[in-house]
Formats: sequence, C-alpha cells, structure tokens
Amino acid sequence: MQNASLESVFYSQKNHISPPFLSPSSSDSLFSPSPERHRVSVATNSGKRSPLNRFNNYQPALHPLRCTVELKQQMATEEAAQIQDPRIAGISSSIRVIPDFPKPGIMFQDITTLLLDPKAFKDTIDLFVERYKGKDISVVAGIEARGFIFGPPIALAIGAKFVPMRKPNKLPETQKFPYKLVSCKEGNVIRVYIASREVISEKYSLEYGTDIMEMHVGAVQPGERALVVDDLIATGGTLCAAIKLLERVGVHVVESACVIELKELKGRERLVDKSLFVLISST
Ligand SMILES: O=P(O)(O)OC[C@H]1O[C@H](OP(=O)(O)OP(=O)(O)O)[C@H](O)[C@@H]1O
Ligand SMILES: Nc1ncnc2[nH]cnc12
Repeated sequence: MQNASLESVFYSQKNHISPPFLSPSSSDSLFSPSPERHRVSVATNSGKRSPLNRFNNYQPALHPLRCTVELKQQMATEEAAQIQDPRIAGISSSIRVIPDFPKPGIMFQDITTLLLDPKAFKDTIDLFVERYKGKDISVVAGIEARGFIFGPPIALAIGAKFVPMRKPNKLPETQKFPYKLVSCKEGNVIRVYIASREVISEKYSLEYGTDIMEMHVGAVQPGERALVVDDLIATGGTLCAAIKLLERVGVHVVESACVIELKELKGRERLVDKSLFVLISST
C-alpha cells in the first residue's frame, strides 16, 4: 500500500501543514460515501514562508472523537489518503503571526496579510467553494468580523445567501410594535411590552474575553441548510454560538468552515458532533 510514502510526505515536511479535514462524526449528508470524500491532491509544500509566519509546528488534524483503539487503523488509512493540496502551503505562508496581541501571551493569527496576496486569497475561497458547491447549501452564515471577508465570496460562488452573525446592537431591530395595549380585569388598559423577535442573541466566551452574537431571525427559514464561515477557530465558543443561533430557528448546520484551527485550544472538542472543516491547523 502507498500509505508509508504518503505518511512520509505528511510528516517529513518542515512546514507541517494539515490537509483539509472533515470530521468523520458528521452525520450529515454533505458528502456521499464515495472516494470523493477525501479527495485531495499531492502536496508540494513549495510555498515560501513569511519570516513572520510562526505556523511552524503543523500536524495532520485529528478529531478527538476518533482517538479510540477501534478507529486507529481507519485513522491511519484516512490520514494517508488526505494528501495535501499544494495551494495550502501558499495560504499558510501568507498568514502573519503577531505575538502578544491583543493581550500578552496571545499569538494573533493575522489574516490581513493573506488578503494582500490575491493568489492566496483566491486559493482560500476556491478550496471552500470546491468543497461546498452542489451540496444544497442555501445559507452561508459569516461571523463578524473576519467571517464577513471569507463568507460572501463563498456564498456567491455556491449560489447561497449570506447571513451576517453580528456583534451586539449592530443589527437593526423593528421598533414598530414594542408594546401592545391590553385591558385588565379592572377595566384599566395596561401596556405590555413585547420582546422583539427580529434579532436573537447568544452570549459566548473567547480566548480573550466574552461576547454576544446576534442574528436576524427572518434572514433564514426553518429547514434551510447552512454553512458557518469564520477565519479561525480557537476555543470554539464563537462557532458554538453561531450554530446555536441557527439551530434555534430550525436551520440545519451542515458544517463549519475556517481557514485556521488553533488545535491546542481544543475548539473541535467543544463542537462535539458538529462537523468542522479547516484548511490549516496548528499545534
Ligand atoms: O474559537 P473562539 O475562541 O471563539 O475564537 C474565534 C473567534 O475569535 C476571533 O474573532 P474576535 O472575537 O477576535 O472578533 P473580531 O473578528 O471582531 O476581531 C476569530 O475571528 C473568531 O471569530
Ligand atoms: N490567536 C488568535 N488569533 C486570531 N484570532 C483569534 N481569535 C481567538 N484567538 C485568536
């Protein structure tokens, strides 16, 4: 079997960059059980790295749920089949890492340098589009702020609408009927305030703080199939909040897609059985 040689391609790279990865725990029908599922092309890893790029310790992305004795053999086979796409090295080397931003101890993954590189940016969008085109996804939900950069071009290319998942108090709410007048027993008219149902919110925790995410309820319909897009998964709190918001209004989240995964923060574990696809994974 060609596993040995493929593994050596994987592990001998100086720039250990993980291949695109689909959580096998996904019960979704995004991909048919055909060989297409893990189709990728051979890695050359020839892209030049920026001196500021600290993504220097990559390894193949493994889903924690896969780490059982029973699945070891299957894992080895699947990992060997996940040959890197040559475009990923260029994308990885275009990302800058800023130490101690926004707080001491945080290695900030800055995708603005990826955006300055048209090839890396296009390759990033293309890799996602190739994965999601024809998968019956009607909603791409992008997370503020950096999900607003990657989400819209993916949505346009796959023929889906784009729904922004915003920071609090940014989405306009309908204020037309903030209350209704109701007669009570005594014949008095009282004012009953109605919570606006235009925007729903989820509070969540981050690597460096907490935040609230909001979505317009009417933007999506129950039963729609959504892809959640962001630049990066760290602790997974942000993606969890986005998935919760969509599921609260009856949307089926097919998968979440990020450019970067910070594996050491174990966000994938927090997603439990929700499928996650990333282009680049760091340890
Ligand atoms: O997996 P998590 O621990 O939840 O972190 C990931 C989130 O953190 C970053 O956004 P940030 O909250 O810094 O907001 P910004 O994009 O508006 O700067 C990043 O763009 C993700 O959205
Ligand atoms: N290290 C990091 N770099 C960029 N965005 C982040 N969001 C959470 N952690 C981050």
